[in-house]
Amino acid sequence: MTTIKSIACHVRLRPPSEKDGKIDQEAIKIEGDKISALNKDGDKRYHFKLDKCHDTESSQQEVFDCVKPLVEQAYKGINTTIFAYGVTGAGKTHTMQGTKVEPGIIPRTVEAIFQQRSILRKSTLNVSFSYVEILKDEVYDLLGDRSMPKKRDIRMSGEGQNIVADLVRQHINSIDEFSEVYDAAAKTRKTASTKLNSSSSRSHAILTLHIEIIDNSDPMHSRIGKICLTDLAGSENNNLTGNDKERMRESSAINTSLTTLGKVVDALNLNAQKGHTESGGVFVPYRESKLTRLLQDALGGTSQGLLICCLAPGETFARDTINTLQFAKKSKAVENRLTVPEYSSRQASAPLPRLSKPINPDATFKVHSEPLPSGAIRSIPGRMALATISANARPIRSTNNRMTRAEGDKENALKGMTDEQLDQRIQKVVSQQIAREKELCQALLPVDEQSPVPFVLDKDKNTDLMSTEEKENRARVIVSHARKAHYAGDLQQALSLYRKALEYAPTNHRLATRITELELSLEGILPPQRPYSNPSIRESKSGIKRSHAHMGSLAEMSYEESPLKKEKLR
Ligand SMILES: Nc1ncnc2c1ncn2[C@@H]1O[C@H](COP(=O)(O)OP(=O)(O)OP(=O)(O)O)[C@@H](O)[C@H]1O
Repeated sequence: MTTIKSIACHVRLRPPSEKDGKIDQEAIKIEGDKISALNKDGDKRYHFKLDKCHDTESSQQEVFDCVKPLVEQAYKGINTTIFAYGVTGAGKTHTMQGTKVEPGIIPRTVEAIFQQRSILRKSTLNVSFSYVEILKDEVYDLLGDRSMPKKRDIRMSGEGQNIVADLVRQHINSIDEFSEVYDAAAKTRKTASTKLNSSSSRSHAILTLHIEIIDNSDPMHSRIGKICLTDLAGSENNNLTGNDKERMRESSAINTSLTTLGKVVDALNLNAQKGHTESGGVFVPYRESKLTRLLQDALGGTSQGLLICCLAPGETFARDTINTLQFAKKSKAVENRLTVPEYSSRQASAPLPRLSKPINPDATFKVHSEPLPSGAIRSIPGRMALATISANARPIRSTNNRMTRAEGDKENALKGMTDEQLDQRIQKVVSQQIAREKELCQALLPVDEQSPVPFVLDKDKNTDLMSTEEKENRARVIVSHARKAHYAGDLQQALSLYRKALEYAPTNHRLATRITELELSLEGILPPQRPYSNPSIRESKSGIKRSHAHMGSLAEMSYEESPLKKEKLR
């Protein structure tokens, strides 16, 4: 079942502090779910209506009470993403993480899950979590090595979700177990002092709670609910913070990712206004930053989203307050398609690792990197047992993303191949797919091979109903037409076809780069881009000529450096 639901937007105004500049008690007014703010000059008032407005008196418990109903959707298998947004020092970390005395949304959510677990009769909850930070557009695993967090890649899962690869996931059995791991991991978040905030967190932090809900009447069936709790880094003005070069580099990365977040919300808004679905409307630039890739499900995806906008009072932040509220207003119009998954069969798998002994807070985290025998969970004496989803370790897969025995055999067979054998194998598979797609195409699309741009976009095609293979084939066909248009000099047509192809192959980095290059060409920023070579003849890495390019090759997008990259390397 699918329900359309807008992102919920809450706002929280923190109490004044001495860094806030002149305080005008009338500058920000809250009445019920309405909030208004005066501009810096005090001559214009902006009005907003949101889902919930918390004033300076609001307690952590009151804020959580408004969040709790959304969190509870996870027990039904509905994914929830809560993200705190606002200028640096506005109270995001206080709201999400809080302190020991005043715990925030994260510890309260975990506590609520364990309370719920203790009263459940019809189902059983297994709880685990992962924790990452995005620093200068790189993703780091906060549950990995504490002194040197591991950089991780983002990949597309079998269900078309952006996921962080090889991520450590920790099983927890109580709020105390959670606190031990979380407190230590939170310390690894890179923090730096600025004039504005002496403990300013300079990275986005995303904590994901995974809840497996097992039906007690049928323990072989379960569903997975995810709660993604995000503490965004604050945007900041370098004139105010007096940053050094490194700080400015961090600020620039933070501001860029937040700008992309704004662009994504703008594009989704535009599509919603025009009644377009994502595939038929304007291009949504999720891929421009790691942050928006990881938040994609909450922004126009299948997760329910809650944005908590944090505001700081005082003249210093007057402009930021209005900008933050504008962001809340436009985010509120973004619609997500929530899906309630069915119970699906559970894999009889080994349990996720548990904490073996109380953690020594000064000890560094250790991650299993050696191969683990199937089902074995090792613990390191005096430390925690952790698991990684890596090529070596036993993979932890969701019930919907399990590796079958046949897939496992296939993966093992591929591991033993040389590069040349792999290349031949890929060619064979690609040729087979192309042949199948060609047949499909001839049946569905009357393609005139002589015409440079004969392709007609089939707007009604629902990608949700297509298999990964079908999507790849479809993307390949569209790329072939895009290349023809490109070669013929019709950049606008080529761009729209490349964009169309990207909808079917959203992880193809080269394709995304090509789109950006073409966009920049059309804006006159880059010189006109040519396709990499004549689309009728392609040469592989191993020197084998391929003549299938008339059908387009997605693989080609990863074989050659783009002109933009070559330009940069020069
Ligand atoms: N609602 C609140 N009540 C009391 N104190 C608060 C509140 N919100 C924030 N503070 C205090 O304000 C200061 C800044 O808050 P916090 O660190 O949460 O800001 P932030 O938005 O996370 O900043 P950054 O983007 O730099 O991480 C902290 O000292 C925090 O304890």
